Amino acid sequence: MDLSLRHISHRYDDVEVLHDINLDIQQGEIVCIIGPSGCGKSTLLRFIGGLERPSTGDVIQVGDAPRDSLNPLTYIFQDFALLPWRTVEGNISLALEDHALPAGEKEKIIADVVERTKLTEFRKALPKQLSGGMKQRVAIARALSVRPAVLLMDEPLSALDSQTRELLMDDLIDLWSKDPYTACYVTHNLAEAVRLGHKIVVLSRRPGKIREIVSIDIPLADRTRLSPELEKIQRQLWEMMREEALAADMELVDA
Ligand SMILES: Nc1ncnc2c1ncn2[C@@H]1O[C@H](COP(=O)(O)OP(=O)(O)OP(=O)(O)O)[C@@H](O)[C@H]1O
Repeated sequence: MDLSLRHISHRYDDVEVLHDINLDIQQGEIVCIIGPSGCGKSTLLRFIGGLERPSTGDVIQVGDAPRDSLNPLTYIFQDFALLPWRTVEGNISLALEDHALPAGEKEKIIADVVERTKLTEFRKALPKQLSGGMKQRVAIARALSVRPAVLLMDEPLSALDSQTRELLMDDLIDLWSKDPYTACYVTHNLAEAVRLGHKIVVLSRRPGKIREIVSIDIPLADRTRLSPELEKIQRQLWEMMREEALAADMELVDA
């Protein structure tokens, strides 16, 4: 299933937040959305996930979600959103409880996703026993368990320290390499965008408009942290955003 965003504009009262966003998200690609604070990245993601509707424009689903998808549009948030009294497998099973699954299917799905996210040994652990990185792995496993057509990730790594972020990026790349998923990934972090994005959508400051879409055709598995090519793209992105990021920062200070 692809997604097609057509002429999305939005106002909150008299403030125009997004202006005429047109974007295609194709099956199997990771699309990163970057832009200065307050430019409407999370708002756009909420429209894509159907949590809110834009003032004008549409998010069109092109083609069908996979037949076995239990939740075609699935979020992963920055704060992990785990229930503290449930174990790792209990948190994952939460996403499956509203679905009538054949006998044994839930167990099979959980075994598969904990294995893919390297959590097999931690199935019985409680969130308080886990590091931030492990908690986010649980959130990723939970999201994968419903076999989403598109993963919607809102700053999924920004609560983590830089080393853990690197490890989780490796995991996201590894998961994609084994079974390519489709994702829309909102981030402030340009290094994450160039490591993970097949396409990077640069939004301008309020109202958020698409300033540029940068495609990177280096295979994800070949993108190393210190690659000069990625560093160059990252610098170009920063040049594009620098003044607007500064202006957004000043606006927050003045508020
Ligand atoms: N429910 C709402 N009601 C009114 N204004 C809102 C609402 N949600 C967001 N906004 C405003 O819309 C603008 C865009 O917000 P949004 O959170 O989408 O931006 P963002 O680019 O994700 O920001 P950040 O990078 O700081 O997370 C901001 O000015 C915000 O204050």
